[in-house]
Amino acid sequence: MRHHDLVVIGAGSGNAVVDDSFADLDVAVVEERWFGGTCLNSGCIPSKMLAYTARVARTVREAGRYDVDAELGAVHWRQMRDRVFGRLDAERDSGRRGRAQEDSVTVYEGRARFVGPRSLRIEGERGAVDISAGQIVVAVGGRPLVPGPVAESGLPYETSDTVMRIDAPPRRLAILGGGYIAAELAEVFAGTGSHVTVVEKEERLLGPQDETVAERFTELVRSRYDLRLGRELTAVDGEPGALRLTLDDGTTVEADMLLVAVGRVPNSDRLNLEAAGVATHDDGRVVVDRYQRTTAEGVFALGDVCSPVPLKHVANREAKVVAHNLRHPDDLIAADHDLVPAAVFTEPQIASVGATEQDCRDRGLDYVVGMAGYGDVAYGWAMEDTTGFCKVLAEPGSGRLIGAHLMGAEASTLIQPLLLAATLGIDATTLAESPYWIHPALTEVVENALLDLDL
Ligand SMILES: Cc1cc2nc3c(=O)[nH]c(=O)nc-3n(C[C@H](O)[C@H](O)[C@H](O)COP(=O)(O)OP(=O)(O)OC[C@H]3O[C@@H](n4cnc5c(N)ncnc54)[C@H](O)[C@@H]3O)c2cc1C
Ligand SMILES: NC(=O)c1ccc[n+]([C@@H]2O[C@H](COP(=O)([O-])OP(=O)(O)OC[C@H]3O[C@@H](n4cnc5c(N)ncnc54)[C@H](O)[C@@H]3O)[C@@H](O)[C@H]2O)c1
Repeated sequence: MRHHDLVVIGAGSGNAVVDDSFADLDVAVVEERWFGGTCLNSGCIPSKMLAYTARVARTVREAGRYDVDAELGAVHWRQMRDRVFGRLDAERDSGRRGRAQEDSVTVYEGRARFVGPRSLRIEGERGAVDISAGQIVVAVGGRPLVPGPVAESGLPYETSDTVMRIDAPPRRLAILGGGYIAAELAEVFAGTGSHVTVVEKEERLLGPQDETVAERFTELVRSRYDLRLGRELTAVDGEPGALRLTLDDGTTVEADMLLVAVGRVPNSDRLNLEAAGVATHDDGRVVVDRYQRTTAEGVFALGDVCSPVPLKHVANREAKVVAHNLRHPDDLIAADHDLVPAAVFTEPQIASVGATEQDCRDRGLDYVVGMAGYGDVAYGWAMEDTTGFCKVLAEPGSGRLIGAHLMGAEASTLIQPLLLAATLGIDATTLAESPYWIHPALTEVVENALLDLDL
């Protein structure tokens, strides 16, 4: 059995662990499907590249608001898809080639599972191979959850793993779930002309967002999509290309294609973790301490397989923590999940950090709210914006920022000063009054929300 100093299972964020500082070690990277993982191949990056095209198309459609006479001819799905994946597949292949060419790294293509403490069997197209390791990093990510009525129907369905690579957009797309993926991909497919129906079991889309954001976003897209809120799917029937979804109130949805987007599950169940002594939470996430160590000696984990916040910037941060801790067992650093920002790349964008207003109420926190509209600042006038807003939550007296939530153009960028202040302990008054805020930039909406706080 070949022995390596270090084995990384999963070449998504796990691949980033192995930098030049490991060149003196015998390292192996095991990947069963695609280098670059979810983010590069079926997640963050392709969805944003497609969403950007949808945004360009929307700009043309809405050009009349700015007295510009423009007409949208067509969105060429196939060209767009090939442009996006032509670039990303090349990145994936060059990432894989680069790794395989490194003298100190062995790349195994296949699915790994534990056969004992720090011992693995890798099964791939060329058969099975057993290896052992001094240290192991589990970075196997997660996969889309597929609910019973869909799986049991035997009828075709898409997930985020497949839907962005299809040959042609459907005329009628039904999306099960109203979270991140549904919100972003509804925009993409509606932008290409699909009629989109969203079936969500809660009463609002993007339910975990701050209540003002979730409410206003749901109202905003009500005219774009057929929303079936507070509804669960009970059955799928019909035939491929002509599906009928039956909901729990007896109503039906006719669709050519079904996209399932009801959350993701960690891939821990495929690793035979009992053999390694690696414990999991009830939801399948691998148990890690603040140093990303699992319950088994010499085994670390990072990313969606263990993280409380399954986002790429979190997986990247955890990869840095693991890389350090593998090399410095006597000087461990901790991963910090306190103030993790997130953005939804819809039209309009949504961005958030820290507590929501409903969190503050539930936790009995003393808080004040500052609100400002894009329509109240000069750049918002230029944009003819009537819906965008910034909402900040702060502790009365101290002005400590507890949470910030934006919905509107470039929200994913505008959140950054608020995130910096919250992370670095800069209070709301200092943030509003110390730095200059460029006039008439959109950042004035953040300044105004801070000034609106009654501290
Ligand atoms: C549609 C979509 C859009 C997203 N958009 C964003 C976004 O805009 N911003 C953001 O922050 N996050 C986004 N995310 C989440 C983000 O993609 C994930 O948080 C991130 O990619 C997780 O990285 P990871 O390394 O933990 O897992 P992955 O990237 O999934 O990597 C795990 C790798 O392990 C491999 N693997 C699994 N099991 C085995 C095994 N047994 N043996 C060998 N290899 C194995 C897999 O093939 C995969 O390559 C999005 C996700 C989706 C699905
Ligand atoms: N911009 C981003 O950062 C981004 C984009 C896409 C995905 N992601 C990541 O991927 C993860 C998965 O995304 P997602 O959209 O699949 O999950 P999600 O958790 O964001 O949303 C799932 C939604 O499906 C609903 N739901 C669950 N079961 C249902 C059922 N049976 N019928 C109807 N509705 C049901 C839930 O109430 C929820 O609103 C996200 O949690 C996020 O971590 C991030």
